[in-house]
Amino acid sequence: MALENGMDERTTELARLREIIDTLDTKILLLLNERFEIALRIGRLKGSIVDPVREDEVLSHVRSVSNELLVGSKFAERMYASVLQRSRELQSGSAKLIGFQGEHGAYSEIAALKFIAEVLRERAVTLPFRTFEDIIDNVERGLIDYGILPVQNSLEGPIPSATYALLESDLYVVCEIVLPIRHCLLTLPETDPRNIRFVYSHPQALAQCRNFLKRLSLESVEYYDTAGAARKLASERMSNAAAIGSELAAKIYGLEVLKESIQDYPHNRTSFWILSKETRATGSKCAVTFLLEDRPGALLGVLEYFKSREVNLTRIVSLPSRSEPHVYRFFVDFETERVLDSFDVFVAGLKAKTMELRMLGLYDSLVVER
Ligand SMILES: O=C(O)C(=O)C[C@]1(C(=O)O)C=C[C@@H](O)C=C1
Repeated sequence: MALENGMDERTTELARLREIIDTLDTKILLLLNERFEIALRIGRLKGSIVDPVREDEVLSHVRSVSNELLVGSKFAERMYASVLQRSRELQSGSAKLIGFQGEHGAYSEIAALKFIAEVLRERAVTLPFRTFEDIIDNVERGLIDYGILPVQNSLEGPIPSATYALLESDLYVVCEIVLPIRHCLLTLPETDPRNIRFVYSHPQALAQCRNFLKRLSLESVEYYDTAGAARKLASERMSNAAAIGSELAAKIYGLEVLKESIQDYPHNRTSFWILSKETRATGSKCAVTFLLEDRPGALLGVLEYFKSREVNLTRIVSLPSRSEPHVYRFFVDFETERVLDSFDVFVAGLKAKTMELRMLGLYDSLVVER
């Protein structure tokens, strides 16, 4: 009996330690991934790829920080020789780089992956950035090829910070991705659902699942990012908590999807814009922005102009101009089908009815079903 108990204890301990190893391997690979992302960005900054002097520095650094008793300097050097080789391979490849805001597993990244698979159809890598402005700055400087920004959510409306960031840039909209937002309740694989008390996520995701959380008496904890909440849950092994995030975040951080599609409104969609330095010559939709004179009927005149040419508006949003008080800037998206043959004439006519008209871009829209 005592022997059997001893075996049980050993088996339990073995399983526990192996679980820790799995978690550590996930962390190591995520960190390696991050290192390769930085190497890709460095690749765009410098001319020739191989830098033997820097490689010597890297190798001597890893030798000096490796614990001689465990990792050992020889092992560290061998391992990093492979890492450097992979860095060089990636840098000399021709993959396009697409910046998104947030952490891996963010809905923006899912939209970017749809763009790659269904529109771009070539090798491309998604890179995380902290802010919309960082993305725009990197596209403008040619350090990445595209950026993706959320512009509108079907439940919450326009996302002004992204719109202003685009307005202050020299970039163009080249594609729209409309993505269904399916929030999932994510937990550690070992979590007993009965022990969950707290749910971490971005305030907007928590708000979109309010009724679900209330029904189960779960306490919301706000976090800056949905994917970041998933990563926190995984790295801190929080067994009394869950996160709201995407299925992709579950896959990346080794979490389990306890329940899918937990948002209160099933038709939650976000539209994302893909931005580029190059404008497209054609597209089924067009985005423009303009100011209007402060007089009665100014907006009506513009709407009548669209109506008279049977041009369908797909979005009209007004936001404070920011440069002057009480002045509003309009953001209008329209279908180009009716005016494609005389597009420049149509835009010139619109320009005459507005002030400071700016073309934000011609684009096609990809509506993702699942
Ligand atoms: O630091 C650089 O210049 C890089 O390109 C990065 C890196 C690396 O992965 O550390 C990759 C290839 C170079 O030969 C040297 C270093």
